[in-house]
Order: sequence, then C-alpha cells, then structure tokens
Amino acid sequence: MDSTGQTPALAIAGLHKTFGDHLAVRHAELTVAKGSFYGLVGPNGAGKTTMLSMAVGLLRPDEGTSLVFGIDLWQRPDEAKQLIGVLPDGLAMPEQLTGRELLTYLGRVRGMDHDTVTARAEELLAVMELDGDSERTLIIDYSTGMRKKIGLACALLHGPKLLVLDEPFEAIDPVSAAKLKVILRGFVAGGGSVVLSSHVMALVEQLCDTVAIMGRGTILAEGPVDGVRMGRTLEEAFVELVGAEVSAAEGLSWLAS
Ligand SMILES: Nc1ncnc2c1ncn2[C@@H]1O[C@H](COP(=O)(O)OP(=O)(O)OP(=O)(O)O)[C@@H](O)[C@H]1O
Repeated sequence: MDSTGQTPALAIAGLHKTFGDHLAVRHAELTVAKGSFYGLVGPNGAGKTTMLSMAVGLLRPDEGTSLVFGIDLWQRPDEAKQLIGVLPDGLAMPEQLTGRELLTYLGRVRGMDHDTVTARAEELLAVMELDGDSERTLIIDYSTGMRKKIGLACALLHGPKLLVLDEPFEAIDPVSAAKLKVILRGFVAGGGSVVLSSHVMALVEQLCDTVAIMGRGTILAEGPVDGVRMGRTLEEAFVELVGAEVSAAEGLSWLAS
C-alpha cells in the first residue's frame, strides 16, 4: 500500500538487469499511484525501455519484482496482464494484416467477445484515423506514426486499468498527438493510471503529475513534477541531474566552415 492506503497501480522493487557485463538497470524502485499520470524521462541508453519491459513482462529481470495492483507480474502473469495495456518500443507486428484485422485477431487471443471487439475496433480505428482511406492498408505499408497508433489501439483494446507506454508520442503528428492527449487525460480522469516514457520535457510537464528521471540505469529523482523541478524547468532539473554537458560543442568546427 502507498501513503494514501491504496494499492499502487505499479510498484517496481529492486528491478535489475545486466546484458553481459553491461549494467542496464540498477535495482530500480518506483511506485505509480492509482490514478496517476507518471512520466519517465532520461537520456538515450538510460535504461527506460529495459526497466519498463521488465515491469510489464516483456523482459525477464535478473532480480526484483513488479507488482501490478498488488499482483506479482512474474508470478501471476495472466492475472496481471489483464490489467495492463502496453505499448512497447519497436513493436513487432503481423505485417500482412490490416489494422482492423490485427485488432480482431488480438481480441480473440485475449478471449474477448466478438461484438465488443468489433465495436471497440471501430471506435479505436476512427480515433486513431486508421479507418477510411487507411482501412485496406496492410501494416507492412504503415508509416512510423501509423504503426505507433495501431500499437496504441492494441494497448487500449481490452480496457486495461494501467497503461505503460514507451514513447507514445514519438513520430505522431500534432493532430493525432492532441487526440491522444485527450484520450489519455480522459483515461486518467476515469480512474485509470498511465506510465509513459518521453524525451519531450514540455509534454511530460503538461501531462504528468509525477515524474522519474533516470540516468545510467538508476532512478535519480522521483516524485511530484513540482517537487522534482524545484523552481526550475523540468529540462533544467533533468540536465542538472544527469550531469549532461550542454555547452556549445567545441568540436565539429569543420561543420561551420
Ligand atoms: N538486448 C540488449 N542487449 C544488450 N544491451 C542492451 C539490450 N537492450 C538494451 N541494452 C543496453 O542497455 C542500456 C539501456 O538501454 P535502453 O534501451 O533501456 O535505454 P533507453 O533509456 O530506453 O534509451 P532510449 O531513450 O535511447 O530509447 C543501453 O546501454 C543499451 O545499449
């Protein structure tokens, strides 16, 4: 339970992963309260995807646990996975299906009833603008943004209570991004919980109530966005915490000549 006496939507404890002798995630701890909109930021290679993949059951941790509404995901994966919708990084998909076929197939795999799947697929394809002219397009011919959108539709189809989204806004056009923000805000307003990773600090500041900053496999700061910012912009806090060098590049002088 968290400080409010509620079971958190997601509680990660001691998640640890090495690839060979490379440490990707070091005993990560974080707690996502129910109803929270949680942002995870960090530089390239910080370990965000590795940590989220372990948290949702896509990558086996060396150590640690991930509890989804109190259910140990690696002990009781079927129960835990009913509760979460996941948008993984670099999602592999059945390329020879249309978006609607993919959603219908996924609904069957998840054991959902046919009418519910048909109605939800219709709505999701419309919201993601993957209907109409795109209706007959095979996934192999989708653009990067379209792939992201059908991935999101797949994550939402079974009506999860927690969404874990790895860079959901990457490659999405501004109109679709605005729609997606409305969907995610509505999801949280209705009691859902969201964890998303992003490189766009302004987006995290705009959407999220809680943020974690990760660097070199470690959670460097976690808490309410205002608490982590401490009077600075999130970008300033980020740069300070990860110790990035932001002075003008001294090299590459040949570029200007
Ligand atoms: N399958 C793998 N095998 C070996 N090393 C890996 C593997 N997956 C990730 N890594 C390494 O683990 C570290 C963390 O990578 P990860 O993809 O989790 O970072 P990230 O924070 O999501 O980065 P980005 O913001 O660039 O997506 C990196 O050094 C990466 O090279």
